Amino acid sequence: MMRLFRAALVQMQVGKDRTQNLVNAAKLIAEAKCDGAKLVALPECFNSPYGTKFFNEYAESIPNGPTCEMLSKAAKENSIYLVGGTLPERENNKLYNTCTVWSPKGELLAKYRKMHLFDIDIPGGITFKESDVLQAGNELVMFEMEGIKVGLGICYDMRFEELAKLYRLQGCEILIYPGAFNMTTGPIHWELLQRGRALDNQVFVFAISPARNEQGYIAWGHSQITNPWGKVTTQAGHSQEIIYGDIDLSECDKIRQQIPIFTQRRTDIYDTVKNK
Ligand SMILES: O=C(O)CCC(=O)C(=O)O
Repeated sequence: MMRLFRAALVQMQVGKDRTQNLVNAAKLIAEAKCDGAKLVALPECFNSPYGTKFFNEYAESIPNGPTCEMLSKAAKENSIYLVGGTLPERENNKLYNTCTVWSPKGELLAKYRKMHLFDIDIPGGITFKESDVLQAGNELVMFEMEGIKVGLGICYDMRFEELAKLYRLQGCEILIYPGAFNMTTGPIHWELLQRGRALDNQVFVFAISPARNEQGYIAWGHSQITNPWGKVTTQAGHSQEIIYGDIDLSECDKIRQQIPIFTQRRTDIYDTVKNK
């Protein structure tokens, strides 16, 4: 069972030209592989600008569109596990914000649809309503990478501790959230939420943002790797860059043994349960 590996989070610049986005992603994935990454992860909406007015235009079916073709090929050519950020997905005339995961052979390993849609209203800050155009997913999705269980969430999902806890209860050691926070909530919540999810669940948390752009939805950036102690071990700035983490899963074993909160939970009094 693999316990040590290098992860790469690709904080890429995303623009309006889909082909250019795919070319840029493929180039950065190959660079991450050259630098020794075994797992490479892309940001939320890496093939299209982020915004409700763009989802319909950029939506593709999975796994048959150009974005999935690029992802499958890149995973195979580089022989890596590839968390393909998210793309707007169309199925039966419905749209979803969906994360795909690809094996080193280029096979689709997992597909997760954002479960908590980003509907918030902060006067003078940010108003966003994904539910105007998107449907929510209804399923937790994990994948296995050579014996390591990884749970998937997307951006706003990281605000929901229950989702993270259910993944931990199912044996996950890593949670991955492609995400694109903004200039209002990013500075105050992005790092803290990930540290919270990591420490509460004694897991690694990887969160991958697009690089900051000049117009439209301005992404916060600051892609981040947090260890099971809640420590931020690597954080990006806001421009295009790849950040790397040499992940040692014995950190999960250590904290789980030394601070055994999961055997100390008062499940006679409370619990987090999956209803469906
Ligand atoms: O929760 C937030 O503040 C930002 C969430 C977000 O940008 C998203 O879900 O795409």
